[in-house]
Amino acid sequence: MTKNPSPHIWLYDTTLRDGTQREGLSISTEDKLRIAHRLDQLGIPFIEGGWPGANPKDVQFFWQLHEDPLKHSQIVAFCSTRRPHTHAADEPMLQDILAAGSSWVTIFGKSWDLHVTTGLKTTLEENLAMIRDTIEFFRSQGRCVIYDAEHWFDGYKHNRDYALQTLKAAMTAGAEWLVLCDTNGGTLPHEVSQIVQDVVEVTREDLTQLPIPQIGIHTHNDSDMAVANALAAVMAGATMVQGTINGYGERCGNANLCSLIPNLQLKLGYSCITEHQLGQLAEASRFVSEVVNLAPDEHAPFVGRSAFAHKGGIHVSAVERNPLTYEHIQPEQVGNRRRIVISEQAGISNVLAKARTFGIELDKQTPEAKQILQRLKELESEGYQFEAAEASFALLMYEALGGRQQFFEVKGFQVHCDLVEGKEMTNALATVKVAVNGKNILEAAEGNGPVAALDAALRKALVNFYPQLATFELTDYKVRILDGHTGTSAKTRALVESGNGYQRWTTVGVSPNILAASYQAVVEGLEYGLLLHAQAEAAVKASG
Ligand SMILES: CC(=O)SCCNC(=O)CCNC(=O)[C@H](O)C(C)(C)COP(=O)(O)OP(=O)(O)OC[C@H]1O[C@@H](n2cnc3c(N)ncnc32)[C@H](O)[C@@H]1OP(=O)(O)O
Ligand SMILES: CC(=O)C(=O)O
Repeated sequence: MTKNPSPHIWLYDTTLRDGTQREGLSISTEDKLRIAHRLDQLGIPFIEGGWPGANPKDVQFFWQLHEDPLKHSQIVAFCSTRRPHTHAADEPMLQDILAAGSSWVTIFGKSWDLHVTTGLKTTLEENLAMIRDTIEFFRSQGRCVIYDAEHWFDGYKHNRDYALQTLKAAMTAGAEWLVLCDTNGGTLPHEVSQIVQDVVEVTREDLTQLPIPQIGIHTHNDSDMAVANALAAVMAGATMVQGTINGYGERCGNANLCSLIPNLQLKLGYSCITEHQLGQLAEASRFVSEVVNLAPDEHAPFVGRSAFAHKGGIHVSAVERNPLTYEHIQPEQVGNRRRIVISEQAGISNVLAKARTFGIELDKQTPEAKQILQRLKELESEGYQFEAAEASFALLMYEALGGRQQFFEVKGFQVHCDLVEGKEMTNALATVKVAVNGKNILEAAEGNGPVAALDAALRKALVNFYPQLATFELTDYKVRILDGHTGTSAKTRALVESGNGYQRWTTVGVSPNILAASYQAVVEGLEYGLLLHAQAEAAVKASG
């Protein structure tokens, strides 16, 4: 027996238009092109590229896309209806859209009588004519039209009859899609369900219109309902969803496609993109956040780094037996991965699972495993945090197992800072004393701050013994004051990220003295880097 194909939902991405209406987000034409091509690979059928004519970048974007066209997606130009009491054919704004050369255009028009009389300052009749003329104009120029009914839900609630007349105007003028917009984001899912059902019925009743336009949904997140509202609309009969990658958009954002797509596909059984493309979703989300230069939301459902991170000991113990116990889908389905977090909330299962990621097979019953868990909890209660400092946790494990290699011994350090009046920079001079193979070394180095000077002095002292240190770098440094109410006697936690050009690792130090905390983290950072190098050399030797 053949299986019925899943009903299809058309995805429409507006990251490059509504997404760029987010405060703090601005991208170059080149970046818009990079995102468009990434969305094309992801299998999004409609990509709204911007409003050609509204700004030079959007004009350029459409032109450059002719040179480097998308492989599968339709690029869509966005624009409003003509202005009141003008002719569509004479409107320079609409000519700019034609000049952009896309086969598809999205026209937004007013559904809410309040906007017609207050925003446009025109009559209800003239607004209907604006919708009709604009769409007919684009249809006469051979373009396919998506009609975005702005403020649809508010308009419907205030004056259903007039709102339906605006849709009818778009429909008779030849729009292929009628997209119902919750522009102010204030509608709740039960209202969306009822209203979309009504629209679906009304549009199907009008049999003079062949083919009947399909219904789409465009939601904003002002009530934190954008995704739920889009799903409610689909379940009520909408067949297109508009949204943005990572939910970027005006005010609180748009429906987040990174949540919508997996919900539609994995939970509701609709087809949107291929399984392979769905498996690239997390990467696409990170790519877009990288390009728009906004930190990725680590806790974003489905695609965030923490979406499948397990911290509580009870959770990890169960997930290790069967991931279904604490995961709603398999992380790989959306290109994410499971992570086990190590902290004071851990149980022995977290320790065993984390040890395995470092290639260490621990037995739950051994005193060493219990000792590692106990030490972890003691140190976390003193202010250490190993969640983000897994290299320090690895060193703690090697120590408990008696296998922590001592590359060097720290004997002490001194730091001298000069604050030159009138100059912003502080010069720092650090002196360190270390011993390698029983030999004491005293070295000094300067830096533009005490931590940089300490790091430089340590490497200088050690590089003759370990030339690989020349490739190490300190890539990030963060300080947090713990129990701040105790003022200058508060404890400090320092996190240091180090790298060797192809790997990065993070270490932690805690002390009432900020320099001692930083020094501890820097020393462990160098030690862990040396350990990685030694392990890599041993692996090469072992492979012959
Ligand atoms: C719901 C949405 O997100 S719609 C998209 C919103 N996006 C943007 O606004 C970003 C791009 N916008 C722009 O670059 C500019 O606002 C432009 C180029 C479109 C217009 O700029 P200006 O001519 O300087 O006008 P301004 O921005 O002050 O006002 C908007 C005008 O559009 C009119 N307008 C608003 N909606 C519509 C519509 N659906 N149909 C026709 N005209 C409309 C307003 O009445 C107003 O005209 P008026 O000043 O003659 O009364
Ligand atoms: C068209 C659009 O972006 C809105 O109504 O929100």
